[in-house]
Amino acid sequence: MSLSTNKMFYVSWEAFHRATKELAYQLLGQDYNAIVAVSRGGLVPAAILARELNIRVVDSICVASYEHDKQGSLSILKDASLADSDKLLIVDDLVDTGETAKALREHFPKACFVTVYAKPQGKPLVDKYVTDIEQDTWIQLPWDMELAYSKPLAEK
Ligand SMILES: O=P(O)(O)OC[C@H]1O[C@H](OP(=O)(O)OP(=O)(O)O)[C@H](O)[C@@H]1O
Ligand SMILES: Nc1nc2[nH]cnc2c(=O)[nH]1
Ligand SMILES: [Mg+2]
Repeated sequence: MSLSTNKMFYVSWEAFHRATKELAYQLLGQDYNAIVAVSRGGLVPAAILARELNIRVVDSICVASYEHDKQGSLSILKDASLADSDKLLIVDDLVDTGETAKALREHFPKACFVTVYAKPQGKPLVDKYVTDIEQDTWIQLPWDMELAYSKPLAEK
């Protein structure tokens, strides 16, 4: 999905925090002891999950995707130092086409892969997520937005 769509789903900081806490509730009591955040989008939910689940070992994997490549290839710029394990949570903000999730699942086959938002194409690749978003909708995340003046309806 590219930003060329005009269907938008705007997410405030509060809404993102609330949805990520809902994800934490779903994971509570499941004995995960470490988190790998998928940078950059996964860094914010990873911090919230680490706090809520009292997980103190937090690592990152830094990736970049190349959209001009029709295979949707993913390059690992920096790997995590934590080994794959069934007690490891891999955290990203969202899954869209599923290309990022597919590559990460191959990289961490035993770990649990979670996101806050999921679109239909990527959904089968995620172990847990909170909110369904339509495939043709662009999710505008709070760190990509700023407050702005809005004209009164009568003046529009
Ligand atoms: O399911 P996919 O189609 O692979 O898309 C999902 C990925 O896209 C976004 O990251 P992006 O590559 O935009 O980079 P960023 O996290 O550094 O902002 C998002 O954070 C996911 O990691
Ligand atoms: N912010 C944002 N990044 C994405 N990367 C892939 N899909 C999306 C999306 O819907 N929103
Ligand atoms: Mg990302």
